[in-house]
Amino acid sequence: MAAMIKKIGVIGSGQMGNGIAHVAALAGLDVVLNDVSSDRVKSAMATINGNLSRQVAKKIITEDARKQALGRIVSTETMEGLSDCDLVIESAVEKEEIKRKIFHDLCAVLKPEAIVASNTSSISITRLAASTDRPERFIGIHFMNPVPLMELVELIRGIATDDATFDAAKEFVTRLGKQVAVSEDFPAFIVNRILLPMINEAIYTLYEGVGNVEAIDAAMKLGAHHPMGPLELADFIGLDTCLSIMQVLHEGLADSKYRPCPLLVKYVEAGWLGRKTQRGFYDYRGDKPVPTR
Ligand SMILES: CC(=O)CC(=O)SCCNC(=O)CCNC(=O)[C@H](O)C(C)(C)COP(=O)(O)OP(=O)(O)OC[C@H]1O[C@@H](n2cnc3c(N)ncnc32)[C@H](O)[C@@H]1OP(=O)(O)O
Ligand SMILES: NC(=O)C1=CN([C@@H]2O[C@H](COP(=O)(O)OP(=O)(O)OC[C@H]3O[C@@H](n4cnc5c(N)ncnc54)[C@H](OP(=O)(O)O)[C@@H]3O)[C@@H](O)[C@H]2O)C=CC1
Repeated sequence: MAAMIKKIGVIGSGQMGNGIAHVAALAGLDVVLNDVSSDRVKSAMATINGNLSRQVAKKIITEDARKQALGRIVSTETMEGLSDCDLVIESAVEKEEIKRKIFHDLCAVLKPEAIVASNTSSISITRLAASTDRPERFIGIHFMNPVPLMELVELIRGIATDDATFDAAKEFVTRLGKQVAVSEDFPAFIVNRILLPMINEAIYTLYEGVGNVEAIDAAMKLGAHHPMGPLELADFIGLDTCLSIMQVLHEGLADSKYRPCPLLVKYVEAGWLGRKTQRGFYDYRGDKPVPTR
């Protein structure tokens, strides 16, 4: 069944979209990468090339594999450019109305037998599927950041997702060399249901003055052996994405324990979204990151 997936489309060429394009092209799939502007896609292609080159330098892949992978990725700014893909993975911003609009425009031109997936971190797959013309061929394929390095991909079936779609998605993920964890369709699935409340709590710890940025991150890196401190990780994920996930948890589970920290809201309102805007809990504009609190 999964042999049918030869060509994939990726919508949104940010940090996750370019990572998905990178691993799929390395695995031998043809990739069409879509974003709203040509500048965005150009910068994504440069990032992919940089990350592939690092893998060559570390002897993880060969120079030939880098060239071949790059040659398999084409870019498009239109939905028509995705029309003959076997699988399209949406990885645009974590905003339900934007994703719905993308699925509406995509399904109008995409071949009927193609599978549509979302890389959403938190939003109901059943609800997103219901906004398409093919809920039975819709699934959550949730990659982890950074995509080329993280082993896990969560698969989330919506209420209508059929077995053929699930099997094809599982085979696709396995072909990329990733491990699958199956999650039921509840807010933020498994990883983010556990990880994001921890990050939100770290932000409350900062907000309440229990520790400063450096102390909180050092505490969790050295005291709990986390590879990144929670505030460093929040900046890495993107504070807008962190806030959206907490909002989905708060609204979807109606429990005050998921209340987004007001300090997180303030950073997002300031446009301090973390690494992608060069400022978040750290300021990345200098030689090394400097805590902002
Ligand atoms: C929000 C969601 O919906 C779900 C999520 O994804 S939640 C986030 C999940 N991810 C995490 O928790 C990540 C936690 N952090 C880590 O595991 C590690 O810090 C890490 C794997 C990111 C980096 O590991 P590290 O040992 O510190 O290595 P580091 O020296 O920074 O990088 C090692 C190599 O990784 C690669 N790498 C690092 N960042 C990368 C990136 N963003 N993209 C691609 N490759 C990257 C590079 O090849 C790098 O090699 P160089 O040293 O030559 O540059
Ligand atoms: N960050 C993370 O750690 C993880 C994120 N995710 C999920 O992946 C998705 C993407 O996140 P991430 O890559 O971090 O976000 P980024 O902000 O890095 O990238 C999002 C990209 O989508 C583009 N975009 C916005 N609207 C559209 C549109 N209508 N059509 C096409 N492209 C569009 C943005 O362009 P512009 O900037 O010009 O608006 C941007 O290039 C989200 O759903 C997120 O929750 C999943 C796992 C981990």
